[in-house]
Amino acid sequence: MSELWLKIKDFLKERLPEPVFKVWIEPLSGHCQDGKLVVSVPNEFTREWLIENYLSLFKEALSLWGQGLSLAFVVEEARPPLQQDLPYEPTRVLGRKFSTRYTFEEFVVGDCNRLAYKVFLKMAENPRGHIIYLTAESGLGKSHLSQAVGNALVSRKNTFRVCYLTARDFTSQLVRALKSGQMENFKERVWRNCDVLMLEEVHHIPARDFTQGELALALDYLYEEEKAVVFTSTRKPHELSHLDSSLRSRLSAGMIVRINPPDYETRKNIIRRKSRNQGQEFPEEVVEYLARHLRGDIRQIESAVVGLIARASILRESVNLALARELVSEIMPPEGHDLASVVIELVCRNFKVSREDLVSRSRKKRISQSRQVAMFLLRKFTKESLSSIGQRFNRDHATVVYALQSVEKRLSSSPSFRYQIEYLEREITERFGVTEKECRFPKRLEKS
Ligand SMILES: Nc1ncnc2c1ncn2[C@@H]1O[C@H](COP(=O)(O)OP(=O)(O)OP(=O)(O)O)[C@@H](O)[C@H]1O
Repeated sequence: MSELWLKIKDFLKERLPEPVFKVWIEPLSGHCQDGKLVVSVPNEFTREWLIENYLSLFKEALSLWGQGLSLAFVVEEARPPLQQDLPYEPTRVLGRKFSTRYTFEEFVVGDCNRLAYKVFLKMAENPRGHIIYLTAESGLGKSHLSQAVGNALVSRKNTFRVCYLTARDFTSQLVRALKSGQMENFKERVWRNCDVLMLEEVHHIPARDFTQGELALALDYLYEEEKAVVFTSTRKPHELSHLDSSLRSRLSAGMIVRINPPDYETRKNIIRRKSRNQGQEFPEEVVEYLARHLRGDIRQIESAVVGLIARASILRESVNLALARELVSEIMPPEGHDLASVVIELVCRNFKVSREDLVSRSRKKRISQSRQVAMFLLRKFTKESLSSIGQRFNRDHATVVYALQSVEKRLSSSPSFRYQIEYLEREITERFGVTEKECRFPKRLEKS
């Protein structure tokens, strides 16, 4: 390789983001020939990409060290196709690299994620034939569990090959393969050569026919061959309305597993584990306080743990409740608002009504009874006055009083209704760590 080419590469390396350099520039070679710097590229698509995006940078480099030379990008003849697509190419993992932090041992198990954990653990023993669709809100462990399977498979003595991609990776590689006429190689690599395909964030599959069609074909092949497939998404298959129904049905061909937001006990265990990982054992009152107040995703818990340790170390204090309070007040939205909107959301979900229904003038039985329950729970769990609760639903204070009385009456006459309300109360208590004792109205109803 010519000295000039090495200089130019160094120049580009300094100016381009590392991943861009690694994918697009590092694999290239260059040499001088007949008054030209000839840069060999693997295919036409790369050539066009480089010209479109980095030509001026190449020219700038050439003006420094290669005055008088012109520039030519030449497509190599016999280069193994698509090798440059992937930043990592170890023998048994294609696509993205697994984080070594994401193991089964590091995954804290609780009621919210036990089923998913067991399903993935079983898959790691022998992936053959498993089709799993894992759904959860963001930051609740989808990638952690998927990569735990990947890590377990590659660390054992077996021959399983795993292809780990996001839906966006899949799409962009597919488009590249199509543009460069290398579809066969793409299929070889992603379908035929892998035993486990993990496709993350399938809600990002674009609403483009050909991508969906190719994915459907890939899945048919993989299912037929009893290979394992894992999909992850923040949405359930039936919610992916931009996808063709045939692809949706293929996505839901296997087991659909959900991870729920962590309950109070699991949050405590996660805080203990994450702080231990940072070499600290938090006092129990700090663990409980954080678990009660950090109700977002697990990323938020991780960042709070690290933030608390950093804060304590800067102030030369040990981790304590006062510091935890300070941190929580900075990162969490005001309590009342958050609690109220969750109460309303739970009521909507449970009684299958919308927020709009609740604030509407509708007197339909199902809607007005749901509205009454929302008022009852808000009164019980928040510090809001009767009139402020009324305002939430465009009603006055007297309507709220009536709602509270009606709910009380039904509670004593209908066991199934009581069961529903108790279920909602448990959900709120778990999510917020609010106990009966801490509620504004410990007894069923207090009038004001
Ligand atoms: N049960 C758990 N035990 C320990 N750590 C967890 C658990 N669940 C998630 N985490 C941690 O929380 C962080 C976020 O998890 P992860 O990236 O798997 O979420 P995700 O559901 O894939 O989110 P997104 O949809 O945003 O990609 C990671 O650092 C992960 O290790």
